[in-house]
Amino acid sequence: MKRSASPTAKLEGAISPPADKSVSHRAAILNSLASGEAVIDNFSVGRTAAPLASLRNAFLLKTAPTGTLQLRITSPGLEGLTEPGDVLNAENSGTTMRFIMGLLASTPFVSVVNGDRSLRSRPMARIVQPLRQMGAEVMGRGGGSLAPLTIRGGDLRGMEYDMPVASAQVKSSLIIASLFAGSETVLHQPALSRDHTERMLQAMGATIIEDGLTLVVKPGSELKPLDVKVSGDISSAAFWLVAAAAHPNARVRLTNVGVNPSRAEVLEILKAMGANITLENPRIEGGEPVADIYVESSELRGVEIAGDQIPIAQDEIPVLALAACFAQGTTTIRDAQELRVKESDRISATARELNKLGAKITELPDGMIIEGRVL
Ligand SMILES: O=C(O)C1=C[C@@H](OP(=O)(O)O)[C@@H](O)[C@H](O)C1
Ligand SMILES: C=C(OP(=O)(O)O)C(=O)O
Repeated sequence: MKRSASPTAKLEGAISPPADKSVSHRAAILNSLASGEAVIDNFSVGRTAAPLASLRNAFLLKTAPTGTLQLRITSPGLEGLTEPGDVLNAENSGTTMRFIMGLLASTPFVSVVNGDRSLRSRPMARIVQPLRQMGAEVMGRGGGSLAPLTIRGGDLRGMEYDMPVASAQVKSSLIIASLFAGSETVLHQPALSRDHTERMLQAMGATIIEDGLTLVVKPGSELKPLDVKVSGDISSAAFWLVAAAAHPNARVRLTNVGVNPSRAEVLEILKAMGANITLENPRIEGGEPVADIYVESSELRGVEIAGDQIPIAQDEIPVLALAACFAQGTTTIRDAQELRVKESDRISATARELNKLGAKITELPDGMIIEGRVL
């Protein structure tokens, strides 16, 4: 049956978006590297953060949900982890698989990491090749480029490495491995990607020196468990930002949202599109910038989104494409080919599904051209 939706006359209120998935991943995995106990408040219950909890049985981690969204994590530290008795299942989560591989690269035992059909088709050479260069033994389908992956870690050596892709998952995997290597590692990033890992590890006592796009990881510092209060997810907030900006009669406040600039480029892009967005009550919580975001009805115009903006806005590109449908003029998105190797091909899925609703989006190999004011 065909149904039509009619727009609400007014969009008004305050919303606290769900917990940040990226920060939740880091809070669980990075705390498993340190010996002791940490409490994570407002842990993400989203599908891609879920495998972290199921991985606990594989190691000696004890994770106890002490409240609906609170997790107490007790770890023996990296040295205390033992060989898993079964295949580790990262399910649908690229972040889990890539982070866990970085961790396992320093363990002396054999582990097998698998995932669902989507994850088994995603590129893993980007972590396998540099982890091998550091001394880990890794095998997988397609010459080690596809999961399931088998890894025997060991005595890693530091390296100097030019990252071919600006990926926070790859960067984090290599940083984790570098913490336990015999010498320092220098990572050159092609562009900035989200830096939650660097911030959290520094707060735990790790030595990571940032010089522009170069990161120097010095192994040997003692890591201390860190209690983390996870802020709201800017990726979830983005849907309300776009809804309010595109609505003719809207006033919405999003409370307690992570606005780390290496993650929140969506705010800058929406502002450049003409969105009336104000950051209120900016603060730093656990090393991460957090704010309330006020947004109201706006006259949106088309923009060009490309280059260094993409890695720091890539999870929000689909909803930015929707915003562009309500904007005056054309929006062009380029340099976004990485979106095709996410949990889904986000370029074709966005163009296909929005076009079904009447949008005019032309797919490009690395982006989209979106005609405004057609919906
Ligand atoms: O590190 C992370 O938590 C993530 C990094 C991003 O991927 P990249 O590795 O391509 O930066 C992002 O798309 C993903 O949803 C989560
Ligand atoms: C969305 C992603 O992260 P994850 O698979 O961990 O959810 C991604 O890697 O595209």
